[in-house]
Amino acid sequence: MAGLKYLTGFGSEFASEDPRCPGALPEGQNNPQVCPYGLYAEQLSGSAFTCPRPTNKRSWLYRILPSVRHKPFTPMKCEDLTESWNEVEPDPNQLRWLPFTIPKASEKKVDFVAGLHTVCGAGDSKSRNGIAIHVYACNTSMIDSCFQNSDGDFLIVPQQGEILITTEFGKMMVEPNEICVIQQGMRFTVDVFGETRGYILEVYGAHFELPDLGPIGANGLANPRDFLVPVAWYEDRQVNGYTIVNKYQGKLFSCQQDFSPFNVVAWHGNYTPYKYNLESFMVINCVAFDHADPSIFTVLTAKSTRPGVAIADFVIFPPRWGVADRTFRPPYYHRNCMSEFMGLIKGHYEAKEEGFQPGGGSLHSMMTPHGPDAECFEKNSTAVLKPERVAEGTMAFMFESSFSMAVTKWGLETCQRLDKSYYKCWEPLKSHFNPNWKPTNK
Ligand SMILES: O=C(O)Cc1cc(O)ccc1O
Ligand SMILES: [Fe+2]
Repeated sequence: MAGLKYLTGFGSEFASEDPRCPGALPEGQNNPQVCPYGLYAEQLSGSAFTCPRPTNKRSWLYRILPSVRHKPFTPMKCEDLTESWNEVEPDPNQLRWLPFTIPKASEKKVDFVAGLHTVCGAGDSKSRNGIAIHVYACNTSMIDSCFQNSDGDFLIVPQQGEILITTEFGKMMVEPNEICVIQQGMRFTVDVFGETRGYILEVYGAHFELPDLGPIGANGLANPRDFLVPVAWYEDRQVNGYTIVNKYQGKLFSCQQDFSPFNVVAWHGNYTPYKYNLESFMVINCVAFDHADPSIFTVLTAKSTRPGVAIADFVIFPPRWGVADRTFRPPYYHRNCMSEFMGLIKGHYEAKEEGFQPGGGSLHSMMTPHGPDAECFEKNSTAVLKPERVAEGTMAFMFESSFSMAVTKWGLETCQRLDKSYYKCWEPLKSHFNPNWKPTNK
């Protein structure tokens, strides 16, 4: 759907009216006795009323009918979506998944919600602290149904197929190499245009922020002006049974209403969905020696209450120049007090040219050793160090979390995509130790 318009900025105070109804936004107040065009005013709160200004989030929606006009919610089947982190025994091994299977439309029609599968996670939506990592794999658009996540925010990373997301705030087209964030409680429906797959990072109890830049200065990494927010769009559509699917305390519920929820004629506020093109990322990298930690590639962070510790960071490994002198340039060998889930949107990841495929994933859990495969080590220990493009045509990413994540039964068993031979990529690593080694005079 070409030609969609967007507002720009990150977390700004936005205002938008569907052009069919000029003046739909009340002037000078939020709650007129009677709203323009006979609309209902509804506030969507994304923070406690009392949060300090920098973290206070809310939007006002002016809609044809308020969301409350619906039949009661009843439980529905969750399929592979879960928040049960004790389904299987813990597994500290390095895990790698082959590309997650996308169902064929000719065999089974699967929409975005039916195609959600939880891979791993930790914490608890009830106590408002935790994360979940899901993949979605689908082939059919959602029809007369929408999704609302009452538990947390979704950061959606399309890997195959663009998705048209209609929200209460308007429409966004999100293509692979773009990401979008649908924050807690925002209703949306997903149209797809073929076999479609992607990754989702869900955080409970925190919203995504741009990372602080510290000594980098006022500009760089993901710049606020590159975030795009939809413009108001409404439909006044009576429907014989519109379904609202609500993820609440890790379980799915549905209810019926007889009108489209995308009936917001105008809205204003700082609590909105948004999208971002990963190509806009201003990459910073080492220009002298040594390998910088991947935190330099943080796009968005969901902070915990511990200073400097994230519930989850969204980190990318974009195309860039590698110029470090006298340096082993690929990622170092590593054991981390954080958990690292990685996915690949396209191309090859520098630490593993083979085996890690687009649409697949890997999990290096807390303190589980990992790093370049043997081939990468040998090649880069002897490479002539000239300036080189790294990760050309590639986009790998990492969801890095301070939570020690459990893998679900689906992730370990049902999906049948676990690559049991992953550990073998490190087996050829051999000792180069030479006790008679002497420094060379350079
Ligand atoms: O494990 C990984 O591949 C991610 C990673 C990349 C990097 O450049 C440095 C550390 C790190 O954990
Ligand atoms: Fe790592």
